[in-house]
Amino acid sequence: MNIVIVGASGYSGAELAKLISLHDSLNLVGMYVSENSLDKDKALASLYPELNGLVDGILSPLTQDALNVISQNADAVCLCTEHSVSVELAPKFLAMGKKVFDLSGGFRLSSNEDYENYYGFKHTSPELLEQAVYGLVEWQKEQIKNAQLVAVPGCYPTAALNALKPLKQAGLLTDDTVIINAVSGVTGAGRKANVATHFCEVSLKPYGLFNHRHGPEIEKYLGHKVLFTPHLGNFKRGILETIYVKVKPGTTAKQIAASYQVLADEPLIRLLGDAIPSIKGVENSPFVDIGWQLQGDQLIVISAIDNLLKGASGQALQCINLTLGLPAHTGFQGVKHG
Ligand SMILES: NC(=O)C1=CN([C@@H]2O[C@H](COP(=O)(O)OP(=O)(O)OC[C@H]3O[C@@H](n4cnc5c(N)ncnc54)[C@H](OP(=O)(O)O)[C@@H]3O)[C@@H](O)[C@H]2O)C=CC1
Ligand SMILES: CC(=O)N[C@@H](CCC(=O)OP(=O)(O)O)C(=O)O
Repeated sequence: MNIVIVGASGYSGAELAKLISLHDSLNLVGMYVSENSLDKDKALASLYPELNGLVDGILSPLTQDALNVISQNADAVCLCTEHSVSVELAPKFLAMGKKVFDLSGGFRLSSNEDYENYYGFKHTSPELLEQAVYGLVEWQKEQIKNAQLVAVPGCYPTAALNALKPLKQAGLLTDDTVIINAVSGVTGAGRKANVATHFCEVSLKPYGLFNHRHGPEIEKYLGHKVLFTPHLGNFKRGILETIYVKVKPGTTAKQIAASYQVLADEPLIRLLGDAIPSIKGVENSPFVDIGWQLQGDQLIVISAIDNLLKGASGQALQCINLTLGLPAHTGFQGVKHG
């Protein structure tokens, strides 16, 4: 499959360029940035020296000529761009007959109203919201296989949904709101300079109280009320979520463990039981680590991922693999078959 990355100079784009370059069945045929980008015509490895010898390409401006080239040489386009940019670009590539894997939140929610409320813009292609398939790999394999437009899930929702869907599916949750406290490393905010993510300014701190866009995303794909509070932590990559769940009275530890068995054969999910996941355990790796402890009817679930791998580029690669008929974990170094 010939693949193009738009937004290749960003954190998720560069990570995806590396994964695609190392993959036996994928050719990276183009890496693009905006037309007037300060990084146009630079080698990606000049921005990320760790990619020297791994990714050779140059970052090209996304001009009309570039769109013509893409229409000729690509089978699929990965959009590692900001939400509103993805919403503008996806219809163009779909009209060319390309498969589109969008890492932004531009196609994850249901209606224009959601976009006005949580993203602050009017959706210009609301008809695509129904067509888009949510790329939560472990739960949507069949749908992803044939999708033309995949909405790759958000980083925080990936950690939360894999931790909570087994419990929901087993009918163990009460109607109480599930409380999710999450901490992310600073790469989660992207590469662009910003005072809030400046080295001297970052300090462990919550943000987005009651209105972060990942709250409705988690609720939509869990089918349950949540209260989601993200925090920015002073580390580079990784997400750790501590999730407070009221389970039905009388629920046993054995029932909780049994519910997680639905994920037991998934190569990128590691069920830790009563051991506690950490950022250190997942950074630079494509895994989701899930641990839990029960006391009475109060369950605490901890979920950890690398935001740029399972939370973005790694999950995008899993989706690409599925559309090629390959096992979802193909191309991740050192991951054993399930
Ligand atoms: N970082 C993370 O952990 C995660 C990010 N995401 C989502 O993935 C997307 C990318 O995130 P991230 O990698 O962090 O973002 P970055 O800010 O690091 O990178 C954005 C990229 O898009 C390029 N770009 C901006 N405008 C345009 C345009 N009009 N046309 C083409 N390229 C453009 C930028 O280059 P330039 O400005 O020089 O043109 C840059 O290459 C976002 O939607 C983000 O919300 C999802 C999950 C996790
Ligand atoms: C630390 C930080 O700022 N994180 C980002 C979320 C990561 C992300 O890019 O979210 P999407 O998956 O929805 O694109 C934020 O809270 O906006």
